[in-house]
Amino acid sequence: MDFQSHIRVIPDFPQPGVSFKDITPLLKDGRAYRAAIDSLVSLARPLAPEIVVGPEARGFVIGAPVAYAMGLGFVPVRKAGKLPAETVSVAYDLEYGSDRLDIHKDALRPGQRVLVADDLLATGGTIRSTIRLVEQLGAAVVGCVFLIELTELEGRAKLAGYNVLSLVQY
Ligand SMILES: O=P(O)(O)OC[C@H]1O[C@H](OP(=O)(O)OP(=O)(O)O)[C@H](O)[C@@H]1O
Ligand SMILES: Nc1ncnc2[nH]cnc12
Repeated sequence: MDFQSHIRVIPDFPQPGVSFKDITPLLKDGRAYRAAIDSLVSLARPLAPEIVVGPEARGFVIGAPVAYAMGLGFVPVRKAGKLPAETVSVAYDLEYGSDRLDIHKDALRPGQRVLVADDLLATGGTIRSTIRLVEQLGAAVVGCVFLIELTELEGRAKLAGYNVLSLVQY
């Protein structure tokens, strides 16, 4: 499957200089969406994860179906103030902007094998912060899977020491 042909590139969105990779054409195509999830599951299976963690919002669209397909649970990492129970938090930077991410304190068990999933790796700020949250709870990140990796932004360097797997590279 040629996933790149289902990804729309929008220059200067949401701000000048950013080349936005829009996955909505892939998501609305049932065959392409299923093939992408199946491919990510194939990448993730050898890592033997016990649970999947994904950051809001596009991480849900990728992480939840990966978890479902593997028969695993899914844990949301959410933007500031959205989770109702007790949380731990971390501040983070983005290719555009910055914010705070939260996870429920009881979301993961110490030592639990966690797969982190998101649509796109850019600077790596979001996933570095997601990993911090997972590790604050004592769980272990066995790998990170992405539909898209923007290699020029060197997010992979920020994730040195972790298994980083992506389907499409720009
Ligand atoms: O590697 P980074 O530089 O951190 O960038 C990648 C993150 O940016 C996007 O999310 P965004 O924060 O735009 O939120 P959204 O999923 O709610 O659109 C994308 O879905 C990744 O999570
Ligand atoms: N260039 C980009 N395209 C889509 N989502 C992004 N998130 C961060 N950078 C992005």
